[in-house]
Amino acid sequence: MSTPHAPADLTFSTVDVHATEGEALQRLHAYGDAWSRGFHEGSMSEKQREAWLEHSRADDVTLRAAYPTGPLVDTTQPVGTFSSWDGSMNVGAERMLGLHMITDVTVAPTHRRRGILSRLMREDLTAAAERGVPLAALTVSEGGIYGRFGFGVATRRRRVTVTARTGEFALRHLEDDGTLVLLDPAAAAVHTTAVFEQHLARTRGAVTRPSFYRRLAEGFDFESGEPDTKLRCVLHLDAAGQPDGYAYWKHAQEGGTSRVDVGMTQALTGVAHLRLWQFLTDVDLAHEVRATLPLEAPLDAAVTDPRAVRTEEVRDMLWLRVLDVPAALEARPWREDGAVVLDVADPLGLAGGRFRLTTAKGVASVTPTQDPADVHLGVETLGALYLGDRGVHTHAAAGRVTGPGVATFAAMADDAGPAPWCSTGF
Ligand SMILES: CC(=O)SCCNC(=O)CCNC(=O)[C@H](O)C(C)(C)COP(=O)(O)OP(=O)(O)OC[C@H]1O[C@@H](n2cnc3c(N)ncnc32)[C@H](O)[C@@H]1OP(=O)(O)O
Repeated sequence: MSTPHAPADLTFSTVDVHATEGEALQRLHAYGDAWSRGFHEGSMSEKQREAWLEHSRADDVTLRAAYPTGPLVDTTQPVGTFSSWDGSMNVGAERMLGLHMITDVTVAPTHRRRGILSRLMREDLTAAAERGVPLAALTVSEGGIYGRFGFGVATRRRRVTVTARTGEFALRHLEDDGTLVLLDPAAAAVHTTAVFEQHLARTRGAVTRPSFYRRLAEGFDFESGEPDTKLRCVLHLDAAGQPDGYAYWKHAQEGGTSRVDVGMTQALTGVAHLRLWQFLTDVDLAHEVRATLPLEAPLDAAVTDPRAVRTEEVRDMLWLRVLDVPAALEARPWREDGAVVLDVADPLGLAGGRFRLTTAKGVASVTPTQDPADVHLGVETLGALYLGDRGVHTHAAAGRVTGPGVATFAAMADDAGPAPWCSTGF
């Protein structure tokens, strides 16, 4: 870290997310405008601000800001913003673990590359570690920013285009005793939220949704600050009439192509997933369907023509940072029994050290040790390995995991649970 301390012409403080009047409320509004401008969105409309305040207060978000000093500057307008709150994550074997969630990280163009992000990040992660939160996470605008702070790519996601032209899309087999219901988002939200909660409880890598997802589930469009009147929700009900899958979608026209754009979607069973896809590819006046899926989905194996599902892009989704090595490693599932001493390097000095990791029957015990290390890795790589997306061997081949214990560590850590999937951006 070449810029651990920000320059002296700045002041740093937190903004009260629960402020309702006076100067404190003005500071809160200024913070909202600052991060919105930081993403080149302009200042917030009244409706956008109202929605932002509502969900930020519901999550009790901590707002960290940097303010400029000096002649001609408006000292009430932040030049750096950094928002965070505590949620949780499914780390595998249906276990939930505390997760510090970070968003709205911006620095004004006048003040970039002077160490403001570094300072806010250090403060925030230190506070989370001191509170005993074992993991931190974010989803990012650019891939080159967060590795230096110890975040690694823990889950990935895939954008697909699926053909919906007559005769080009067919499923090998689908028997379904369930039914589909088409609803407006406002009516669907209570059901889709219940399905998501079940998905969260059973899916490795899934994280608690920030409160703004309540509005999203109701069809609110944060860009316009209005409900998205084109958005529909198709709900799948099982044979007993219980919702077990959904897809939010809308029709879109671009050039000569008509398509269905799928937003949030989740299915608790393969049958629900396939039935939803059959529906989406059957919508009239659409030639293709665009959606975001896990790296592997039942759909890939179910189509008669594998080229009917075209992967357009695979990208990082959740970036994970370990803050407490024993708590994090003891919570996740393990495959083979074994023992290794890990030497974890942490550039921020929050979680590093040497740890004896012993696994038996899928469960780990982790204790600090001074014994010689079998495996060396950075905390960024530990975050990348944590949910089992890319394995130890792949990181070792990239030179990111070294030492005589690599093969043992890989046998213990890799393929210890299903591939992780996080569909929640924040
Ligand atoms: C979780 C989220 O909210 S993701 C959204 C991130 N924000 C954005 O994309 C909005 C536009 N960008 C910005 O506001 C700013 O450029 C930020 C927040 C990304 C960086 O803030 P800065 O205060 O300039 O970062 P800071 O000066 O602390 O830089 C720390 C290090 O990161 C590097 N860095 C900063 N931004 C980037 C970047 N976009 N790409 C690659 N490296 C970067 C710096 O060069 C520096 O490297 P060094 O330690 O080797 O010297």
